[in-house]
Amino acid sequence: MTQQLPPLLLVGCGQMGGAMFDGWMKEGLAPSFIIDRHRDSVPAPHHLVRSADDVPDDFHPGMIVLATKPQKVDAVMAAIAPFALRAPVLSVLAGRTVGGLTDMLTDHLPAGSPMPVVIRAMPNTPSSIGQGMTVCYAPPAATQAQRDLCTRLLRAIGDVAWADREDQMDIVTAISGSGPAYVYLLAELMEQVGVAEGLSPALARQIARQTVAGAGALMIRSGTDSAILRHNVTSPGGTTQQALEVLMAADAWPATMSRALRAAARRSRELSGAQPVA
Ligand SMILES: NC(=O)c1ccc[n+]([C@@H]2O[C@H](COP(=O)([O-])OP(=O)(O)OC[C@H]3O[C@@H](n4cnc5c(N)ncnc54)[C@H](O)[C@@H]3O)[C@@H](O)[C@H]2O)c1
Ligand code: PRO
Repeated sequence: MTQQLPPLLLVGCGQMGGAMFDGWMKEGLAPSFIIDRHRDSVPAPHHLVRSADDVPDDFHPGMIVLATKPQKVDAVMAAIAPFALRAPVLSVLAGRTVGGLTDMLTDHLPAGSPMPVVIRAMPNTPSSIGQGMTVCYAPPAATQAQRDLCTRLLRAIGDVAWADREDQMDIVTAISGSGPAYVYLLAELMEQVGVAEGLSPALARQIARQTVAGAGALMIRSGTDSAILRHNVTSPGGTTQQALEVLMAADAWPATMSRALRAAARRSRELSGAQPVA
């Protein structure tokens, strides 16, 4: 394994932290500390600990990656605050703002300490196979070198883009952070209809999954606009047109997708902590 990526302090190694960790391990991550309360093990040369108190004082991560639930973040801030004076914090938490997270860290640092640097990223789970999409936002306090390090780390597990403004992270979360779930739902629903219409579960599963995967791969490999790819499938007067007339009715997918994405973005704003969260 070539160690191309700097050591990380990864706080929270569940669905998203674990997906990123899997992707980074495949790309040669330097020995890192993973803090997680529920995970059983991590492969060598990485170290699993239960709390930041178990991380050796002389460990100098290149980056602290924060991947606990937004509602649970308070519990880890005190313990990771000292490390935040050694390395920037890359938060993948939905909603939680740079300002809010910086204030939480600062509350646990001695008066007069330098201001910790927090950068936000919204990744998605295909990161585990190097096919992720991550959008980042850095405040003006972040240096170019810190931004470049984020780009390097995240490019190792997929595509990376930067948002100009922090408030854009809410709709980004709705589209690319949550987006894989919508695509999987599409596959689930196609599979269910196939079974309801008489296909065996195995055949319905095979055709739904490969159709979603193949359509996505063609979109990326061809670089063709999605609308043109859709037109290429749609014979005038044919079967696709019949389905699209149902799906594209103003009160069907256009309205539903708009409502769904706005609901997700609204929840992202709520999770900032500015308003009560469930
Ligand atoms: N799941 C996704 O697709 C996705 C995508 C983008 C961003 N996110 C963000 O990633 C974060 C994690 O989401 P998830 O889906 O991976 O949740 P998860 O519950 O699967 O993972 C959270 C992990 O944090 C660990 N944890 C909880 N409290 C801890 C503590 N005090 N110290 C150490 N570890 C602790 C848990 O054991 C768990 O493994 C969230 O903030 C979410 O908004 C998730
Ligand atoms: N998963 C997280 C959530 O559902 C954030 C984006 C994807 O809140």
